[in-house]
Amino acid sequence: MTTTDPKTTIEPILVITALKRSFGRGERARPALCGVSLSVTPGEWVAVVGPSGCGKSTLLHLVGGLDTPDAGSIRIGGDEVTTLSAARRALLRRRRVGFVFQAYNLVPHLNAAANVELGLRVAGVGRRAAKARAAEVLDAVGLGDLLHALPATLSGGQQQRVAIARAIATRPDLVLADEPTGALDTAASRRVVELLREEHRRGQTLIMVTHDYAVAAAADRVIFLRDGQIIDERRPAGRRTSDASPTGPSGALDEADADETALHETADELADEDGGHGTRRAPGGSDLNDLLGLGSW
Ligand SMILES: Nc1ncnc2c1ncn2[C@@H]1O[C@H](COP(=O)(O)OP(=O)(O)OP(=O)(O)O)[C@@H](O)[C@H]1O
Repeated sequence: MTTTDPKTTIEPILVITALKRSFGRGERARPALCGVSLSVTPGEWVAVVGPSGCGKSTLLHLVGGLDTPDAGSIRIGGDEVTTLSAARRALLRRRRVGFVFQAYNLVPHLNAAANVELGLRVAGVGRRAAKARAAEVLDAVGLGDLLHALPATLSGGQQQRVAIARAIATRPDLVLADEPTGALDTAASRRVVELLREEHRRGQTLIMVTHDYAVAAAADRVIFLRDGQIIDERRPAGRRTSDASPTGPSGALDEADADETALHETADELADEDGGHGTRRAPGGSDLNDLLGLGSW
């Protein structure tokens, strides 16, 4: 019988087991994920690659609680995500998961600092602490002198750095990045990858979907998805799974209020604190949850 030294055993932060998701009904049902299993260690950086339509975004959305699977299990830090109520899933998204999207999803009428503060405030951080943390994180991503800039006045690379700052500000268990460099030119893409690399060095667990193998090569581990299944897994040369711990506590899921109006009120407060720059509501009636990548609450 073999024994394992408990000191050397690292509990995975994410365990996905036999995950299935189909879209459409009856004869039109098309499987997007056909039994995906994956385990991610705290501090690990995993890239998911594969052809268009192979299920990459579906996987990320399920992990982040934006969608629910037909079968299978997702455990984040020991908590089963798939059976959580809608309210608890909302809390999970706010407190334990940070999203970064190709389209940045910044709130257009809030400046850079307020966009980051918004993520902190909805995660339950007080006003002063959120302000201080937003400034700190934006400084860390190289935008310390653009705190008051509205998204429209920033370059694509700068907007993505604000989105990354927002995602990492709460020190989530997981940062989920869906094509974070997809809309960027090569130079801006390189800077964003460097920024993710710095966060990874600090111990942040990252799961990143990308089409770009050069970007994937920065990760500890690359998962190859095809037709909804993991077909291969590689560790780019010279990399190994990090044994770093997450940067901080994520906050347990509790009974806190998961009311959508709180999010809008917080956004409005932040707009007011910004001195009324820009318009108060997103043009075209964009939904704040979509902008934040939080889905329906
Ligand atoms: N909401 C949805 N309704 C219907 N079909 C969907 C939905 N979301 C995804 N699909 C389908 O599921 C499959 C996987 O889609 P998914 O977006 O996960 O792929 P992907 O690998 O991320 O693709 P891409 O690289 O083009 O973004 C595709 O066939 C897609 O059309």
